[in-house]
Amino acid sequence: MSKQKNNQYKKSKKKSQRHEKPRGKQNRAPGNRPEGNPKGKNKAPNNPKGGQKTVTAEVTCTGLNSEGKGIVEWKGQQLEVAHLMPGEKAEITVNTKGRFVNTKLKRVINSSENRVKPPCPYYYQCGGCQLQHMDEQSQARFKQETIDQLMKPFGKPEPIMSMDHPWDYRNKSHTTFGLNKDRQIIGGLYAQNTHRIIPMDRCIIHDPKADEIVQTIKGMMKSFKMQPYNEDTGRGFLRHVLVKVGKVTGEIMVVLISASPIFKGKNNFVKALRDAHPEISTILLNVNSRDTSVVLGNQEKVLFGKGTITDKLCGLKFEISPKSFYQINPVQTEKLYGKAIEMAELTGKETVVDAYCGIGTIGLIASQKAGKVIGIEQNKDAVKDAIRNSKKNGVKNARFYQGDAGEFMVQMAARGEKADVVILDPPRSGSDEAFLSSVVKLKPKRVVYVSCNPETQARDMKYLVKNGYEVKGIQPVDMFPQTYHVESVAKLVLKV
Ligand SMILES: C[S@@+](CC[C@H](N)C(=O)[O-])C[C@H]1O[C@@H](n2cnc3c(N)ncnc32)[C@H](O)[C@@H]1O
Repeated sequence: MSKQKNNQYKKSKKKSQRHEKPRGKQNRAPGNRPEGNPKGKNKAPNNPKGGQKTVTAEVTCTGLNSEGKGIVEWKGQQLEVAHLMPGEKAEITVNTKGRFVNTKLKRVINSSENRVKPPCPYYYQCGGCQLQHMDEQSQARFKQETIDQLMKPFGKPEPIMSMDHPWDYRNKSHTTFGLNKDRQIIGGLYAQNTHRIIPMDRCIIHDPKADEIVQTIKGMMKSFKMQPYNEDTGRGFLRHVLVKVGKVTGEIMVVLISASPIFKGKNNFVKALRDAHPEISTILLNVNSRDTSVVLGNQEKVLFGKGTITDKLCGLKFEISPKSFYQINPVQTEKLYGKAIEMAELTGKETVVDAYCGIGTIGLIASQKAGKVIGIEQNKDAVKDAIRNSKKNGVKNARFYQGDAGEFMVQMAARGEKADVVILDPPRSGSDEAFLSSVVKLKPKRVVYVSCNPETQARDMKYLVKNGYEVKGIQPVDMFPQTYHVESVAKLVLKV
């Protein structure tokens, strides 16, 4: 591997460590809030000295970038304009500041026949969804073209698996609280790339029950004289509310994230919340006193229930802790996992590595058709969940370990251990050189690569292809409808 590549993988690893921090301004996951992605900013090479200038321009959209933004030509430059569709003619504002150009859609002059009215009233302010102005076919086409382009070196991907009802799907939401200029309590999501709260009572990709509970909490804050936390002054109590919903079981977890462990009127608050929502299974207090955009802190206290919820996926039960990763769209997850297991071609004898295994979902599902499963995951809480889940489902042939997947694989390779199938599902930053080079040493017959970022997936697949593997199938799955994000699972087979 070249030095340059080496560095690329080193960088990836750092990012992967950051990735698992709960979401904040700097660290947002697909389908909820936008990522502060520099790709969204256009560069203005003709204005190196700075100064700010805003002009109006008439442009025609020639295509979409990887974030679903329209691409236009303006004064010899290629610019990106959010909410613009291919073929559309539009009036935009172009704001040049220093080396960067910001664009804004003012008016669509010739509208695409695939343009629809975004059903969410906050769509243009929020930025958490990027494709609501496109009909379902156009969203699917955009995602298909994105994945086809990225995977071109490896063959033609299958048609994307879309979602029948692409709304209400998120089983996890977090809401931030603050005061508006009239000092009224507001709750909502941050506007794109800011810490400005957009007050909203409903996000139409969230589970509706989760939003209902958040509205109740907002109302209760007033009656309990509970102040929202103010990032600037450091005063106030409640920072965020995280809600996780078991879509199949109906179990609900509410995590109140506060700036201080001193929760006045705690028992009455919990009682009032449970009275209003008897469907809540567990309530926790998470204390985050740090000046940070990371949502969850390290201190956690169960106020009611057992502190976890259980959901069902692919016929198995999974217990989930507040900080553990669990796929946010379980309907599409069943399709994704089904495809991953099919690609693993298990016969009952194989040793399977489930790398970046979270709470053990893929590994435990695979264990039913494998000889044994070895799961590796960095997040301690998730590993505890995975071990518990193994017992809960009566699985006897799976073991889960806590640690860095790359280091674990290096050790496996050094000990000369055997793996027939490696399934990996890394964070958005992808895997790293330590992991991939150990896969090459271990020589599993099949590698099944699940990814929520096909860009890093394609990078890592290139490495595996260079080192003895060939790609035998790629399946995109729409796990995050209304957003530009796309999930993909690929099968790689060791060349003989
Ligand atoms: C996309 S999630 C996949 C989890 C699981 N496979 C699933 O489908 O629910 C990625 C997981 O990788 C874990 N992770 C991140 N970096 C890691 C690393 N360097 N080594 C091991 N696990 C890591 C995260 O904590 C997270 O649980």
